[in-house]
Amino acid sequence: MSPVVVTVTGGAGQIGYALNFRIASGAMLGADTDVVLRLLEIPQGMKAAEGTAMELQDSAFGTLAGVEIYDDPVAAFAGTNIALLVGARPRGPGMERSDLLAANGQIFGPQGAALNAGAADDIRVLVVGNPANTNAMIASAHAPDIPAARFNAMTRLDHNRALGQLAAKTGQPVRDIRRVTIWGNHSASQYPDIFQASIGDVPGASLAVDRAWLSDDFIPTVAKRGAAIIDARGASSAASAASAAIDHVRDWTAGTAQGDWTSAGIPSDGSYGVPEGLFSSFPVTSDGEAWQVVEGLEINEFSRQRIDASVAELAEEREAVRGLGLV
Ligand SMILES: NC(=O)C1=CN([C@@H]2O[C@H](COP(=O)(O)OP(=O)(O)OC[C@H]3O[C@@H](n4cnc5c(N)ncnc54)[C@H](O)[C@@H]3O)[C@@H](O)[C@H]2O)C=CC1
Ligand SMILES: O=C([O-])CC(=O)C(=O)O
Repeated sequence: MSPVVVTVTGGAGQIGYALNFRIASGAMLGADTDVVLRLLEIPQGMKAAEGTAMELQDSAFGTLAGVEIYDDPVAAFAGTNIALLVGARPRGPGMERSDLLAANGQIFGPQGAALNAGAADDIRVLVVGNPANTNAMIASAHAPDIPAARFNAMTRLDHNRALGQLAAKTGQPVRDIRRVTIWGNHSASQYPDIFQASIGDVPGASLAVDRAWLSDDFIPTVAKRGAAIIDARGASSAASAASAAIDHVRDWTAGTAQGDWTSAGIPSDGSYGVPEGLFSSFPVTSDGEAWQVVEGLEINEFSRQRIDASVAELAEEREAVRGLGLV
């Protein structure tokens, strides 16, 4: 089997530095799948990318078939099977992710066009750079020959944060927590939903009876975790973001576990009243090929209001990028 070609943009950045080594080690595509890893950087990042490439070689990973570095997106994406679009500015203290829209939005149109020009027929794209949902929409809009569903925005870090909080609250191991959903935008308006979840033997709905904990503790802790990390570390989440990207692509390509689902930002088909074409987070399963939205969940009034608020923000971001001429 020929190696899978994986391109990481921002390959020399802080997420890239954690991500590259996990991909190369087989954590994303499995111990039997060889990978050619391509790092795309801007010219100022090329020297650091060369250093990372040297370290990847020095790690002697059995599944790493080669490392290549590029500063030209068209060359970096030619024949690529999986693209992780990480390269973008991170926010600093006091900023919201949407404050990055004008600066980072410019990156994703040309990269979408470059993917359209030469990526492999089975290309799958995960957008990590913020604001991730709207950047995914921009990239997809510039890639008319690639089905929009092949563009995802990463909300898996939010999903994983929710699992971490529930494990800490209940004392149950993360592996026994199922059917948590992140709805909406990867922003402070996101809605982490536990009404369908099970935490060991405990139904999420029974934890949700404590509305003060749900509204004033769990939801804001998950939704504002990115800012808390920036405050504590002086830099935005990196290793956990890389780990979430690995989880996202692994589940997309290998399939999700029976009886569980995960969360991903995908183009809405209108499910759950989310306007078509917005890249919103949904509960999803994968059969190894494509995501399917988990349909038929009962959405109570508490959840409806919060989903609608986050989706309204996505619609505003779409208007903003239309105004900037980015889509
Ligand atoms: N969706 C999510 O859950 C998360 C998203 N993020 C976002 O990921 C992005 C990257 O974060 P970090 O790695 O911490 O930032 P960083 O600043 O450490 O690294 C970004 C890298 O991207 C490169 N870059 C910039 N423009 C590029 C372009 N046009 N093409 C290729 N490379 C380019 C830079 O030279 C730099 O090396 C930020 O936008 C951050 O907000 C961060 C954490 C979680
Ligand atoms: O908060 C940020 O700016 C970085 C990020 O997206 C996250 O950690 O979820």
